[in-house]
Amino acid sequence: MSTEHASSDPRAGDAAKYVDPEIMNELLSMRGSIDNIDAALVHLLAERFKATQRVGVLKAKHKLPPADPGREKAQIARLKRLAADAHLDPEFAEKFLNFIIEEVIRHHQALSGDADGDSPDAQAPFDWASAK
Ligand SMILES: O=C(O)C(=O)C[C@]1(C(=O)O)C=C[C@@H](O)C=C1
Repeated sequence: MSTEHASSDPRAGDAAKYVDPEIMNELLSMRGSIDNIDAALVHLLAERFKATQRVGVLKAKHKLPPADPGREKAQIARLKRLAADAHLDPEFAEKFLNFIIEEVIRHHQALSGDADGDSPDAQAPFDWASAK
């Protein structure tokens, strides 16, 4: 690929400055796949948070605790088995799930401030802007 192409391609990054054009083409193709996978991850996570938002509303409405350690233990064991089968580091899979669940619990806790869970706010999608 030409240098002028590299500078206009969002996949090129800094590598365009020091990578041979032939290798750059290969790198760009791989980065195209990475971009597609990252987009899929964002959409999957958005769907997961929509589902956990509904769980949070239900928990707040029925005064259930935000966290369920027994459920988490089973999820982590299952995910670690799946990770090992898929040749993904099981410890990484555990850290990743814990990171997500921690955020979900924060959302549940925010919702439980509205204990009856049936105000318009509790039904609305999580307000990321005012959450941090
Ligand atoms: O299943 C639940 O009870 C949830 O609240 C969802 C979830 C999760 O994100 O998977 C989050 C917190 C709980 O401790 C367990 C699981």
